[in-house]
Parts: sequence; C-alpha cells; structure tokens
Amino acid sequence: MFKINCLNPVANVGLNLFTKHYEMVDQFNDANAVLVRSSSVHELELPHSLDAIARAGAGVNNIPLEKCAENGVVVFNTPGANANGVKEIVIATLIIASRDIFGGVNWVNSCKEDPEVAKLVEKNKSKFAGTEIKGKKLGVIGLGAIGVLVANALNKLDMEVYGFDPFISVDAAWKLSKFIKQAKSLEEIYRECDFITVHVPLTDSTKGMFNKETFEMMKDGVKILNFSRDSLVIDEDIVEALKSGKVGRYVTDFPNPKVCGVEGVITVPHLGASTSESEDNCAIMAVKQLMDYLENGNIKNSVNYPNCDMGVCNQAGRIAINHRNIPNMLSQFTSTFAKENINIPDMINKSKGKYAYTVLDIESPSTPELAKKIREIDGVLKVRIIK
Ligand SMILES: NC(=O)c1ccc[n+]([C@@H]2O[C@H](COP(=O)([O-])OP(=O)(O)OC[C@H]3O[C@@H](n4cnc5c(N)ncnc54)[C@H](O)[C@@H]3O)[C@@H](O)[C@H]2O)c1
Ligand SMILES: O=C(O)CC[C@@H](O)C(=O)O
Repeated sequence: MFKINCLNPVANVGLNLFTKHYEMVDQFNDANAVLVRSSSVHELELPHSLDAIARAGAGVNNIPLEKCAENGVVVFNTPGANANGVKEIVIATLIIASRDIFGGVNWVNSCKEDPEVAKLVEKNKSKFAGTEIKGKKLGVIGLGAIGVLVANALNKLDMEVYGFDPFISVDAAWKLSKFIKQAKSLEEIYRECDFITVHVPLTDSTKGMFNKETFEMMKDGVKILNFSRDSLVIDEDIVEALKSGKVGRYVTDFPNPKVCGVEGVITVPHLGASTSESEDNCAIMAVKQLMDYLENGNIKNSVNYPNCDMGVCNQAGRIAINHRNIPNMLSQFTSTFAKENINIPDMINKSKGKYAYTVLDIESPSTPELAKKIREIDGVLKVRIIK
C-alpha cells in the first residue's frame, strides 16, 4: 500500500486515479509520496519513507531540490499543464493595465448613492482613459510553456512582440510564431518595450532581475506584468519607480505588504493557475507521474533526477536505484547480482548533473537482502524494490 499526503488541496479528478493500492494520509512524515502546490517544503524534515514529491504546477522554488536528490527523493512538476490558464490572465490584466479600468470601476462604485451617477460618469471618465495595446511593443522574457502562448496570443491581438530566452527549448522554438521578434539581450527588451511580461523560473540568476538599474533602462511609463514569482522584482525599487512615473503599472500575481495598495500596482491573489482546467490538468499529470514512479520505477518530468522509462516490468524482479553520478557504480550493481548468480536481462542507467538513476530487471524476485547489499555501495542514495 502506497501512502500519499497532500500538502495543498489537489483536484479530485487527479486523486480519483489512485487505485486500491493507495491510501491518503494526513501526515507528511508517514508518506511515500507527496502532492503539493505552493506550500513550502523547505522547512520540513524528509522522512525515510518518502520516495517522491509531485508539484501540481510549474514552479518548484518551494521545494528543496538538492536536499531531495541527496535523500533519493524524486521531485516532479507538470510542465505546461497550467500554461493556458496563465496565458489568459496575462491577456486580461495586460488590457486592464493599459487603461485605468480598476480606478474607474472603484470610483463608480463610490458614486453608487448619487442619482446623477450617469451624468457624473460622462463628466469624469476621461480621468480613467488609457491607450490601446494594438501596435505597442511587448517584451516576453522566458519563452517556455507560458511565454510562447503569451507571445503568440498577444501578437494575434496586434502587439509587436519581442521574445528573449537564451535557453529556449527546440520544442518551444517550434511553437513560437514566426512573427515574434528575437531580442538579442534583456537590455533590448528593457529599452524598447512598452509592456514587459516575465515567464522565467525563480533561480539564483533571475532573482531581483527587475531592479533600480534595470528600471532606469526602461521607457517612461512601462507596464510590467509578473505572473512568475515575487522575488524576481525588488519591491522597494519598483515602488520607487512607480512613484517617479518610470513604471506606469505593475501587475503582480504575488501580493506582499510592500506592494499591496501602492498606486499603480494591480495585485492579483496568485490566480494564474486557478482555473478548473489548469487545476485538473496539473492534478492528473502529477498523480499519473507519481503512480508510474511508485509502481514501475519510471521517471517523467522530474526536475532533480533524469527521465527514465522501462515500461512495466515483465521479468521476475525489478530494482530501482537513486545514486550519485560517479564512476564505477554500474559495475558494482551488476557484480552484486553476478555474485548471487542472478541474470539481468534488461537495465537502464541515466544521469542528470550530480545524480543518476538505474533500473535493473532481474530473472528472480528482488529480496530485501539484495536491496540491502546495493544500499551499502558507496554513492547509493536510495534503493527501491519495485517487484
Ligand atoms: N502565477 C501562476 O500561477 C504560475 C503558474 C505557472 C507557472 N508560474 C511561474 O512561471 C514560471 C514559468 O512557467 P513555464 O510553465 O512557462 O515554465 P517553463 O519551464 O516552460 O519555461 C521557463 C522558460 O524560462 C526560460 N529561462 C530561464 N532562465 C531565463 C533567463 N534568465 N532569461 C530568459 N529566459 C529564461 C527557460 O529557458 C524556459 O524556456 C514558473 O517557473 C513559475 O514560477 C506561475
Ligand atoms: O498551484 C497554484 O495555484 C499555482 C501554481 C503556479 O504558481 C505554478 O508555478 O505552477
């Protein structure tokens, strides 16, 4: 029986895929696998029972990836599963940010007792006028699952779109419309664009990328949208830039005390992926990936271990090993089986950075004694008997 803990509510359409071999548990410490959305795992001790964490979403900055890898815990995410949800909210808020729609709506609500409200509106509406997005320059930073959809969609709404992503995948490049212009540097985006939307992960190199110096390069009144992560932006600097008029509007999906209520900031309560479609897609993908890992040892869409697909085991036994990516590991695994006179008809070994993963199908059922012998090899981080 596999024990599953949910750190955040995850859509039932995903949870319902778990079969009778799975049990939901309340405690993180009792789990073999964990489903999480935005809750932080950084502060939690990883129990020995834990084999995998699946992030029902894209960003994994709430999970200690290295600590998990060291403990043989595979971390999954669900690439692209919520990208359309984010694309749609970016389009909506970009249009909202181009006029003072919220200012106007709030003002009208404050006039609700006035019997002359209709006349008042016609007299005052010019205070809330803005510009159209057609023909304006949009910079899209990060052309992954979300950035590509955003760039293509806003180009179809007649914006002149510039994209910047030095690490763009072949897959994403195929999906990008030929009308998207390639920016050669971030600086080009900062200097040229009227609107900038950012779709990169939060990493050491992207943290604080919107700061005093970068705001100085931008056009006066530039409108910035951040549906990626809070810490990409230095709050004190953007508040200053909004006050001076350098930045015209800041749309953020990550409200915090420094930006909430500041004039020119449109705070959205982390709604980027909050659509039933996105939540269902993420839950289904996360649960399927966990089940395939727990039942078959296969890895798909991990962010700290390599992908690996051995299908369903049709031999007598299967052992899965999470280990360091160092010399001499494979020969030690195979010689352990050779000493027991056990044949290995099939195996796979993959690596990703410092970590590697090996699955061996063997001609007799795996035993705890065999698993113990493998676990004792220096560099092995976890051994699981799949069959
Ligand atoms: N607001 C929400 O609810 C919500 C939902 C989904 C994702 N997100 C955030 O959006 C981010 C992007 O999501 P995605 O699904 O598009 O991820 P993705 O992995 O498909 O795309 C990220 C892209 O950023 C690029 N990139 C990385 N560093 C870069 C840099 N320094 N400059 C330019 N490009 C860089 C990568 O090459 C990749 O193409 C996630 O990491 C997450 O933080 C937020
Ligand atoms: O789970 C959510 O609602 C947000 C997910 C989003 O931030 C992500 O990175 O995928």
